[in-house]
Amino acid sequence: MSIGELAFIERLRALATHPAARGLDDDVAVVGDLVLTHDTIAEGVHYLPDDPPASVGWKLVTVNLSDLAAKGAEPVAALMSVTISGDGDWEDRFLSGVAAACEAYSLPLVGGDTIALPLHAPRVLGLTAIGRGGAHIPSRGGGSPGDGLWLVGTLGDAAVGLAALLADINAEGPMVEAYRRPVPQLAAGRQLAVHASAMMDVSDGLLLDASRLCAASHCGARIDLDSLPLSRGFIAERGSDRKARLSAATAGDDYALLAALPADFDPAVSLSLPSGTNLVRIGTLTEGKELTLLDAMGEVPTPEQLGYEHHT
Ligand SMILES: Nc1ncnc2c1ncn2[C@@H]1O[C@H](COP(=O)(O)OP(=O)(O)O)[C@@H](O)[C@H]1O
Ligand SMILES: Cc1ncc(C[n+]2csc(CCOP(=O)(O)OP(=O)(O)O)c2C)c(N)n1
Ligand SMILES: [Mg+2]
Repeated sequence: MSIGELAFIERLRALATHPAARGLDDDVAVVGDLVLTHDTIAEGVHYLPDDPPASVGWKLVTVNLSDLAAKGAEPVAALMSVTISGDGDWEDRFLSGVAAACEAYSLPLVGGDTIALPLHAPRVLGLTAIGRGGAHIPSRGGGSPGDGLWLVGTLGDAAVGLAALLADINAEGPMVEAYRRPVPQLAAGRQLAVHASAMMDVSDGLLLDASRLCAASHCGARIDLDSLPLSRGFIAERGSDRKARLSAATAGDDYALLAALPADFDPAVSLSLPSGTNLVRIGTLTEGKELTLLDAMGEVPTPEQLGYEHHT
């Protein structure tokens, strides 16, 4: 988030005083048992103009489903907002990606809005995802010192994929797929939400998002860099030394889940997550408000930039 965005959201807080808004401190709004979220993606900002249009449609749906996953909510319905700027073939292929993601995650598209922009204007695409929460819809703010910090997914893959595409527009492979086609962790989120004292998705970079969970929970955290889940593809590209781990921890576009769980609860033992789910403990919530990083060599200076920041 940029300074401008932060200042604007500060002003919005004066408007969004209804309890459903959760103080604008959460990933979602909660109206009764309905969980509501809206995220926008823009050409050149969240995806590349040359990305396959179907992958842009997939990304629009799944970045929003990732917010539902972080609250343990079941997808119920979606409303979509689309700008069209004179390329019907692009739009057809975009819609096929939207349809594929809606089908994959049982999210019926039930409405939205379309506006025409001048020819070739950069597209801005929005989606409201509505979900149904379970008995406990975790916020970012319920964590306490001693809770274990757990992560579902891997870190840094999408950033490696984006870097590959910026170097070579024809790059392909699993890292490029991670950038273009995020996978929302809905099944893991549903199971973790029952037990989580706090949960959120990691879209801006682990350290930045963890610092938000900590601030909302009035805690600090200790994170063990050596425990961070790195994929084989990430390690092949960047290695797994301290520098590589710090880059994975601050990259963004991961759409992983970050959960605070009671100290004595081990989800790897107590839950039956879908096979292939990558779940690891990465640290602990602490008293105070410091974010402390460690690895086998000792304490690691916290980087100045904790995650992805927009520049306006
Ligand atoms: N234009 C807006 N109108 C109302 N609420 C907004 C608007 N933009 C952002 N928010 C709210 O501000 C908070 C922070 O938004 P954002 O930075 O986009 O968070 P996230 O990373 O969860 O998408 C969220 O609660 C979001 O719902
Ligand atoms: C072309 C391109 N450049 C840079 C990025 C990296 N990036 C853009 S936005 C973002 C973070 C998430 O976006 P934001 O608008 O902050 O979403 P929100 O926090 O509202 O979910 C990241 C890592 C990207 N995905 N694509
Ligand atoms: Mg947002």
